[in-house]
Amino acid sequence: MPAAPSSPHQRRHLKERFRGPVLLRRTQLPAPDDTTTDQRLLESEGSTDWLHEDPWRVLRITSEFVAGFETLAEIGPAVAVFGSARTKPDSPEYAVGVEVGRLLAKAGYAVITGGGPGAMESGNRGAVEAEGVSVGLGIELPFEQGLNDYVDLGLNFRYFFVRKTMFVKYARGFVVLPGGFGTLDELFEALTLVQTQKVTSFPIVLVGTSYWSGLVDWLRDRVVAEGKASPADLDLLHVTDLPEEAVEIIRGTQPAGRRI
Ligand SMILES: C/C(=C\CNc1ncnc2c1ncn2[C@@H]1O[C@H](COP(=O)(O)O)[C@@H](O)[C@H]1O)CO
Repeated sequence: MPAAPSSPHQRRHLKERFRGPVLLRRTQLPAPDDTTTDQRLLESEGSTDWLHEDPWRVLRITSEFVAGFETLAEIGPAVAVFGSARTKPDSPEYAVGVEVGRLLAKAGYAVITGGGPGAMESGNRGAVEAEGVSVGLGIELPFEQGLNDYVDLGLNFRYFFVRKTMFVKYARGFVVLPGGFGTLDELFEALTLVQTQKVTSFPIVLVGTSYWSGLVDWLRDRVVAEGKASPADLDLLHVTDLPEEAVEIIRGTQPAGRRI
């Protein structure tokens, strides 16, 4: 191992190189034929492997955050509506979603959904029918879906976690319609953020008592009963069948709702 220089004079003659802000000496020095950062930037040919490497991904992730913050910063008070991508447009659940979107828009909330089909579409449709702000935050999936026709302000994300940040940052409450894994993921993300005090007041309304009651009973009778969560953790979770009640709870005009 080369000895460390002992005097300022010796140090002046130490071979060194800067790569951007990074100082390189001794074993870290690049090979003599190494190119500079500028040379590499201006090089039009060569390997494109960098496109698939983590540093480049970080830039993509950053650009998604920037696009999300820029697009959503001025949408005003908003509520996220989650629910199954598979809800059929001719189903009663879809009709409830339309009503939820409509009432939220009439109450002055922008409606933010995942921008996809089914329950997401129903929320957007209600917002459009009430001439409100209808936002869709889509996600790139292996099977291309595109944003539903009722999204008036849409963004398509590559990364689920960036998209989730947008829901949490711009929505002041969640309405959760019947759904599957994606919906459950979004519901439990919201619950965890409340439980760990990462977000403050954040009403979560489950719409569809018969659909949600099994989960709710299990949370209360098993999870809380066995001390895996505290009763207070469930206080922000409300269950109703009525779109009007869901919106009232979000507005805070019906603070108790029907808590579990
Ligand atoms: C599976 C199908 C379409 C998928 N398209 C989606 N587009 C946008 N957002 C989606 C999609 N699928 C899931 N999500 C997100 O998860 C929630 C719904 O998931 P679930 O498993 O259907 O409950 C939803 O809130 C979205 O944010 C076509 O069948």
